[in-house]
Amino acid sequence: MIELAENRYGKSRVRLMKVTRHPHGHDLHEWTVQILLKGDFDSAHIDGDNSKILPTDTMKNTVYSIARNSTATSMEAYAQELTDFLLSRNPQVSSAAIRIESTLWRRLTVNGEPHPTTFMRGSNELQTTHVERAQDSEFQIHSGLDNLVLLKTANSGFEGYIKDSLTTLKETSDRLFGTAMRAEWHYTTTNLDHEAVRATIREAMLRTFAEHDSKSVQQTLYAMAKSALEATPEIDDIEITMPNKHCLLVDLSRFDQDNPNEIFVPTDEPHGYIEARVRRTA
Ligand SMILES: O=c1[nH]c(=O)c2[nH]c(=O)[nH]c2[nH]1
Repeated sequence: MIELAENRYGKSRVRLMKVTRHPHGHDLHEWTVQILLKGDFDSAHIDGDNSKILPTDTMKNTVYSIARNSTATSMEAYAQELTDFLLSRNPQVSSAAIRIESTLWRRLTVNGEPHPTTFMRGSNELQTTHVERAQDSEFQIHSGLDNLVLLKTANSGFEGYIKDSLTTLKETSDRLFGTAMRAEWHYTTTNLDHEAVRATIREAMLRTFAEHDSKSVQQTLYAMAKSALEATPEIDDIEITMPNKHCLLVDLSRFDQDNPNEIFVPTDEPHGYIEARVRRTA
């Protein structure tokens, strides 16, 4: 016997730029949206019957149409509107999941003043959200960030690890610690100022990264997650991924030169990969 075990479908990488026009200037958002639907689509897979299939092209159009009328001030609120719209019009859909990545645009400063209608791309950091709801159920909202590139040049070491016949790594009490972190946290409530909470979480994690006396990526990652949970009662769970982007000390002794931790070669591959989920228990 063969059966269709699971399926879902939707539209990915729908790119949207929204300009909100105020008398004093404009706001700019660039979002990349993914919609994934689960539901009663067995007949499409098994019999080729598309009568319960909302075309993914229509989903793409829905992204733009809802954005046109939306007054949402956060991508979390917009994603909830989009989810409600899709579920209310499509009884064959049992649950909808929306993922949005927001690109960083900063207002340009001209003559020391923020310019009302000109923007500059920030870093490649992304702000993210994942909003999911089943018919007649509550929203589950996870938000986060991705590709937040950080480096600390002091207060990082790695010592006391296992040494066996294959160990070549030298212990160090002073190394560079570089990463491109990803984090995703879960909100316990839907009724909150997502932008403000996001700013608090991001700031808490960055402060801890800077101030932490790191014995390993693992220890710093845990400290960052803990500080995010302590700073924000609105979240109960956070997952952080931190590649360890090694910066290797260059051996200058070949040229009769010393190298007191000043000249490094940054490497992307291979890199360490450290991940943990930290949650509130009470
Ligand atoms: O912070 C670190 N954690 C590790 O698990 C590890 N492994 C390694 O080679 N270097 C490091 N650094």
